[in-house]
Amino acid sequence: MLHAFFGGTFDPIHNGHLRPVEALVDEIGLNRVILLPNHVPPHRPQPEASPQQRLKMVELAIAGNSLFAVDDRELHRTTPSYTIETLETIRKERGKTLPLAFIIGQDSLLTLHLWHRWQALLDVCHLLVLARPGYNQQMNTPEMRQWLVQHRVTDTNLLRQQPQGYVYMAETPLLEISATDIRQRRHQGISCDDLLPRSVQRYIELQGLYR
Ligand SMILES: Nc1ncnc2c1ncn2[C@@H]1O[C@H](COP(=O)(O)OP(=O)(O)OP(=O)(O)O)[C@@H](O)[C@H]1O
Ligand SMILES: O=C(O)c1ccc[n+]([C@@H]2O[C@H](COP(=O)([O-])O)[C@@H](O)[C@H]2O)c1
Repeated sequence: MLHAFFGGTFDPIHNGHLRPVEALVDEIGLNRVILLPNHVPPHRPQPEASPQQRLKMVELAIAGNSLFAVDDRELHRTTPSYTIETLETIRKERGKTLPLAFIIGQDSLLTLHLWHRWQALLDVCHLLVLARPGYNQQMNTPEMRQWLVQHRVTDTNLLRQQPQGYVYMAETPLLEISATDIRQRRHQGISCDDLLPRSVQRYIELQGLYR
């Protein structure tokens, strides 16, 4: 069985996270995806909502949906939430042979070379990349294009046969939704209907978030 984790700042979680991941579940035959909200996101402005509010929104978004679970381990660390450190811990817990995957969007893939110890990521997991509109389809440098050619696979069976080491570019639906856009809409008093689950919208309103 392939265990898949989906990390994010989720400020807030939205349909651009949920729908592509649901499609990915069908595309490669996953049983479950574990959402991994971060505490201190590396390389970006810090979130507007608190870690507890972001966790609550993730919990509301997946309530009653057995495809998803949440792992709040990064919220217990106050240091930057470096993915390699989290995944090395998960790898130790689950043993050397279990296939593990980390899900990212195309925009995250394009900046992967800036991540902390990024080259070690494929020593502990596969990377599953969600398509995302508005971002270059190609890696930005010859070195990263070469890296992708070396690790990319199209046969999803390989992701279950090997514990780690591959990059899979998913053909998931393109959703033009971002948390930045949702926050800006809220700041401007524009409706966010259809961009995120109703339960999350209600929570945002009740908490007075993104005013
Ligand atoms: N619409 C989308 N389609 C595909 N992947 C997405 C989409 N939105 C976010 N992701 C991916 O989900 C992960 C978590 O994203 P994050 O929580 O930062 O959301 P975001 O909408 O990109 O936020 P922000 O606008 O605040 O940067 C990242 O790997 C990102 O690439
Ligand atoms: O480890 C890193 O250096 C690193 C750099 C940028 C992002 N990440 C992780 O990638 C995931 C998506 O990041 P973000 O900023 O798009 O929410 C989230 O789990 C982050 O903690 C990790």
